[in-house]
Amino acid sequence: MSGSPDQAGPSHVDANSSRSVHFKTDLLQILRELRASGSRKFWLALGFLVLGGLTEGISILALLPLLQRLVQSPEDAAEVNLGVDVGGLSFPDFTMTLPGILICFVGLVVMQTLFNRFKSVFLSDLLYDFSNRRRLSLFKALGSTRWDRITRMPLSRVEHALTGEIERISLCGFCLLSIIQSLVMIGIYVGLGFAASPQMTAGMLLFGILAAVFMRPFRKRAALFGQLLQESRSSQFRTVSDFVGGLKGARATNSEDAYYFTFSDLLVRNKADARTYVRYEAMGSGIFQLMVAGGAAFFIYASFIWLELDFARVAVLLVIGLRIAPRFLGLQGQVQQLLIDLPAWRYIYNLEQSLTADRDDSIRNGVNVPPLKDGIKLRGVSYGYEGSKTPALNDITMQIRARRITALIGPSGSGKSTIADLVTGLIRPSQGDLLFDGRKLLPEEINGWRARIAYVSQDSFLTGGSVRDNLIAMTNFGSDDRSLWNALEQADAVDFVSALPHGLDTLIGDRGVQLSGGQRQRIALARAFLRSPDFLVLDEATSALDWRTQERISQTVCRFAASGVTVLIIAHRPSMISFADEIYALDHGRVVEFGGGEELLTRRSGAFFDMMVKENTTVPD
Ligand SMILES: Nc1ncnc2c1ncn2[C@@H]1O[C@H](COP(=O)(O)OP(=O)(O)OP(=O)(O)O)[C@@H](O)[C@H]1O
Repeated sequence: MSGSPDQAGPSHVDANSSRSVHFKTDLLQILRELRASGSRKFWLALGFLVLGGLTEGISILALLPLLQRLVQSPEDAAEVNLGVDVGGLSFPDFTMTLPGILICFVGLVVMQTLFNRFKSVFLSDLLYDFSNRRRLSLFKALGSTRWDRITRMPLSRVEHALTGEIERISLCGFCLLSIIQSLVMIGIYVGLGFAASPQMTAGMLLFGILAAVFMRPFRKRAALFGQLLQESRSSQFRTVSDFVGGLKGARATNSEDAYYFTFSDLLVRNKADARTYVRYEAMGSGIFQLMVAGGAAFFIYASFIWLELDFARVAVLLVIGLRIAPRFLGLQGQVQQLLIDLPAWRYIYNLEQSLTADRDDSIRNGVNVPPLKDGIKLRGVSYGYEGSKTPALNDITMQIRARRITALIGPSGSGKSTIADLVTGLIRPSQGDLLFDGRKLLPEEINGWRARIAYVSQDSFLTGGSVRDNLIAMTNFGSDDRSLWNALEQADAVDFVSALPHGLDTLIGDRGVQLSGGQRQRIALARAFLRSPDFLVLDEATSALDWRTQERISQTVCRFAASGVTVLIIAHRPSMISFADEIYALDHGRVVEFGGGEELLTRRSGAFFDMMVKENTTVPD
């Protein structure tokens, strides 16, 4: 593992050596990733960029010999010999008419425009492929990371990486390609310059290198700004996501201002950082331009006075110099921009690495698992969450019999959901055995086992979109209306869905915000029923329902069990589970009581009876 995403924080900004190592590794990784679309595409993109640079203003250059001739002898304008010899660079003898030259000029402009269009589309494709590949592999990494790892990480970080920082990755790729283009262009111009005057060109090159060294503090500043920018964007995203996620609570408690102040404070700091950087950067560009102007004056003086070069040679050197100088300036800008965006690359790369390092191997190579025959057994199972002092489950022995209803009850934090996570294969026991039909599942079977499960949690997660979209998400069914209505019927949701303005096709807002809590739960239940599971897990899935609706759901659950489905119900309320075949009462991660509903109610000193009384449920005399 190459480190956590947190390692990209400002505390590391001063670590020069590690930064330069990171810098090189990052560049190599970006290059490798750019080439992942195919080496041919990569080299073509570079070729197009260099060609684009070389042909910049080529149409104007085509007119130069013509203008030179016109100035020297205007009467020869009807037919012009394009052969020239300027400062050591010669064009061969070639005669053309004036209209011919002008048509060529327009033709060149057309070709250049077409080429630029093609080049832009090609580059855009390459860069999209580049950033999309990272986006998809991060997405995939999240989907295949071990569940216990996911529960420990702030998911807003992944969301931010996938939706915000990823855009900066594209910029990293583009900057790196542009840097290579600038270096190649500088190389070409230096080569041409050597043909005109080796001493002067060597001098220019030396001057460029000195200027690059001089600009080092400005590049360091860019790297620092990049880190600050990344931190600030991440904090902004977290604040917005907290605010949006808890908007109702914030509005109801009048605490929008607290979010507003935090957010505006972040924006002010962000602006201050940007302003400091822009000032510094503008000063750097100014100094660089002054250096170029001073250097040009010095070169002209040295060419004429010390080296006594003729005017034509000096003119060529000047033209070359004037093309190299902006390249140097551009190079400096590109490197700075790359340094600003590089933290985004490192952030995403580290995040993906750390997710991949905790990959749940069972997610790959899914092997089909037969339906349960006997059931699931937990034998002396303990489970401790990482970092927790006390285990969530302590030496649990219990059985979930096939085609029966098993219920877990107990106070909050007693370990009920942890058992559900174990039997659905999301986590593995720290100690003890978890046996499916008498044997442990092989890692590659867990995926196949999950395909047989329908799980409704207390959060009843819905997506945006319509009722139909939510029902068919996570099922292998098409949009066969009859099965959808049938599932809704089983979840006692027909009445309210029929009353929605567009029935099944009514949009229910982000995460079903336009429905009541109980309606959301019923859609989630219908979605689970639609899956035709072999193993149905309801974890507080009816907590928001009134007793009458709950009773109808209980009847559905009993019908499911009668038709061969194994059911695990988790509830706080004893009334929701009294119909279960077996009930396990948990407390502090241990089974404190076990038996059938009727049987437990007769134990007047038992935990289950105690819970029923506290819930004010009518108990038999
Ligand atoms: N991701 C986690 N990281 C650390 N500890 C956890 C995590 N999830 C649960 N726990 C702890 O494990 C214990 C059992 O939690 P669990 O969610 O299984 O209880 P529960 O009986 O389902 O509670 P509730 O009825 O409130 O949902 C609790 O003490 C809880 O704090």
